[in-house]
Amino acid sequence: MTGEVLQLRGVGVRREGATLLRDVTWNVGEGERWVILGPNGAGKTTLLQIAAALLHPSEGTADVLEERLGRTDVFELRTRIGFASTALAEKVPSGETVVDLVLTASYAILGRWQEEYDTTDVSRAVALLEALGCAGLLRRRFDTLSEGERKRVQIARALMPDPELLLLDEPAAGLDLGGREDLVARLGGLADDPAAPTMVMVTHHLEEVPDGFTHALLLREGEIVARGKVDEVFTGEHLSHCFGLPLAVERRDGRWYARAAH
Ligand SMILES: Nc1ncnc2c1ncn2[C@@H]1O[C@H](COP(=O)(O)OP(=O)(O)OP(=O)(O)O)[C@@H](O)[C@H]1O
Repeated sequence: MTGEVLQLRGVGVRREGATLLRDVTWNVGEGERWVILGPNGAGKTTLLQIAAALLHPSEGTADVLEERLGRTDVFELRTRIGFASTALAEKVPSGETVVDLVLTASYAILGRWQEEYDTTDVSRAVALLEALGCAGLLRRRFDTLSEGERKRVQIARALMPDPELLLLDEPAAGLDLGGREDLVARLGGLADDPAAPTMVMVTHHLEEVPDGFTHALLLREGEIVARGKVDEVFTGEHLSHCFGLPLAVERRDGRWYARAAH
């Protein structure tokens, strides 16, 4: 690879007369850890769907893992991408166990049927679940887990096929404070691991950005407000523009905080 995991040029997305994204030009290099931040309806999930090869741009070009969307077999491409999102979690068949949910990711399917898994796959699934603090949940049914447990299992599933790109759509949404802090710390650990894939995470909250994330892209009404290294992007000026209110921004012990400025 040339080092570009994502290369978007003038990307626009239109749906039923509405402009969801406009003129998005964005590069993600190998090993970078990006956060996409913006208010409700800014286009964050739409942008992540392009990165996941689930959506084609209406305008411009998008190269994902050096494959041009529209000219490549997206089914093949998707096997190289790990994607954790609530939308996917809602499709898990009832009764599916945690370990099966992670194992089936090797085949990019949901719901165990008659696949034969070798012991290497089983060991990998167990190791990923252990690394995410889910060792005690292997035999539990996914639909009986708490929201925090579900989020961690989804990340283990997304990592199972050893993806080159890991996409996380609002991984901390719906978690209580303890659950959020636990997840943010684990994502920080993943960000620090040189063997971990290139990562892109979507969030509304600056407080959810783990230490170790290197780059950020701010979206507002489908357009980029700022993009680049976190220190340059997470300023009061950029975030105030992005969220449409005066904000003061602070960094403490590697974490970021925003509050209304008076
Ligand atoms: N099929 C569609 N037709 C028209 N508008 C759409 C369609 N799908 C999404 N939108 C609109 O596009 C905008 C961007 O949606 P998107 O889900 O990407 O935003 P988001 O930043 O992820 O929002 P949130 O933070 O609320 O999840 C929203 O205003 C949404 O209502």
